[in-house]
Amino acid sequence: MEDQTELAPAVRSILSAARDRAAEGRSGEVAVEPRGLRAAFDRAEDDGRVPVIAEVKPTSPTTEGTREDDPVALAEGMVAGGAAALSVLTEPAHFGGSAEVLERVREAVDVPVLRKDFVVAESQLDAVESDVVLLIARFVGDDLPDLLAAARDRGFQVLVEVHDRDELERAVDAGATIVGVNNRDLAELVVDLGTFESVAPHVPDEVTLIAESGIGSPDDVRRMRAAGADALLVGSAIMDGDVTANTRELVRAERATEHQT
Ligand SMILES: O=C(O)c1ccccc1NCC(=O)[C@H](O)[C@H](O)COP(=O)(O)O
Repeated sequence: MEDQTELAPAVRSILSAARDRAAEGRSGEVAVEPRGLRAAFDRAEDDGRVPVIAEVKPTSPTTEGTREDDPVALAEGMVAGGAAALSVLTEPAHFGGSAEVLERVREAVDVPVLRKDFVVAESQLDAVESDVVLLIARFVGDDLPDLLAAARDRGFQVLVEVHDRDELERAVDAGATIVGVNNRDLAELVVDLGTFESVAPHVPDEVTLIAESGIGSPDDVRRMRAAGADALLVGSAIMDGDVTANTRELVRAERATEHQT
């Protein structure tokens, strides 16, 4: 793992909390029968929706306040708005998430659910079943191949998150087939959509490519799609207000008539 002093204080705190949770240990490995993420994206494309993973994100280090609504109702609203898949934060201390919430959301919807957390040790994989788990290349370092294998052994699909070309190379070398390029720099918590644009051309064609963070408008959606995104992961912009309307606006971004309004 990289030198922690390069990370924003909030991110250092997130990682320290993740290591504490990893040390708590779990009883028994989960065995997941996952809902296919690629198939969900294909279904969205087939009926003219931009594939969007809508994120249930009650709060975060870069958000003011906490959204207290029932996360299951929020998740159902996002699916009603056309989300191809959902992402649910399970990190409790900085994002207001929990494994229990993810379980309830996954029971309530029929789309794939990504578990959004900061996994740094194999034991964390057994906290809860989900269709997809996130591994952040920057945080897992040389453990990426082993964690990828451990997650797949349990049945998970794995989204490997990268922020630059070096991390992309490590992800591809480790055998990642779903890669997310995070526009949020976890050192300074600054968002720049140019990050995706600079990394995307180097992603092999066979990899499912997801643009993450900072996508706030239909223009942003079109920009990320033009740069090669198969799908988009959107949290804050959907959580801010009516989640169904917000999701709908983004998934319809490529419909000709929507451009004119
Ligand atoms: O969102 C944050 O404030 C944050 C801070 C520190 C580490 C990670 C953080 N976010 C994790 C994410 O990956 C985002 O929740 C996700 O990509 C959605 O981003 P956005 O649409 O910008 O809310």
